[in-house]
Amino acid sequence: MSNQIPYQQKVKVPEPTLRRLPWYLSNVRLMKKRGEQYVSSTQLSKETNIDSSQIAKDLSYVNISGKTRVGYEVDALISVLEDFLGFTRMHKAYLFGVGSLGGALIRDTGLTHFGLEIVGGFDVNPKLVGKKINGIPIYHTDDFIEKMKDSDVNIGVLTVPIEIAQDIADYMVKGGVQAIWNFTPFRIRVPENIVVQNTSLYAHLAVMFNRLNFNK
Ligand SMILES: NC(=O)c1ccc[n+]([C@@H]2O[C@H](COP(=O)([O-])OP(=O)(O)OC[C@H]3O[C@@H](n4cnc5c(N)ncnc54)[C@H](O)[C@@H]3O)[C@@H](O)[C@H]2O)c1
Repeated sequence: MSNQIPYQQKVKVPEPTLRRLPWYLSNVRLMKKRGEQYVSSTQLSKETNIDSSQIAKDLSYVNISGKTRVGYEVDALISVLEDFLGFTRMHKAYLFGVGSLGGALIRDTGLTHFGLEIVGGFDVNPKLVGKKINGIPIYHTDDFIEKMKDSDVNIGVLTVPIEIAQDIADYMVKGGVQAIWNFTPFRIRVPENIVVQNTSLYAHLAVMFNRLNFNK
């Protein structure tokens, strides 16, 4: 039933729930590895340290029902979560800025387990252009618009120096990307219909340092 509207598009799921669901998925996958067949929200609560009523509420957005006492069937929960989160459909992306961070993201095979496949990188460094990293080709930035014409890529990953973040974001949009995963600290401005996800490892680091000092 390929023309059916995915469940997640019918209900606007709160962002915190969307951030917790992949976490549940990783833990349920771990339980499967341990050979468990059923998982309850109480068990998941122990693994994730999230309140079991919160877990039950989060899972109520997902089209699955648990059995009294035993909980959710592990295999079913994994496949429903993967499907709901869009991890079963591979989303293709181009990455701009194959430097220290961009290169690491291109090398990260784990992204495909979460539905993201980086199919090409763009850079201006002659030492990189024309090379491949883990089989993924690196093109010159100037070739992007042409490459977009015969591709099914709709996501751009932004790992360029902060000074050119906005220019490259504009360029990605011009080429036709519909979503930008922005790792630069620059708050890029895009047209309303473009999805932007800002991600910073350092923001989490600041929280850790602050809590560390607090515990002293
Ligand atoms: N969100 C995070 O947690 C996080 C972590 C590390 C870095 N960053 C950010 O990511 C960005 C990259 O950081 P880095 O340490 O990898 O820097 P880097 O200097 O190692 O890499 C930047 C790359 O961009 C390339 N580049 C320059 N102009 C370009 C263009 N016009 N088109 C395409 N590529 C171009 C460079 O050649 C280089 O390969 C910075 O904005 C940095 O602040 C964010």
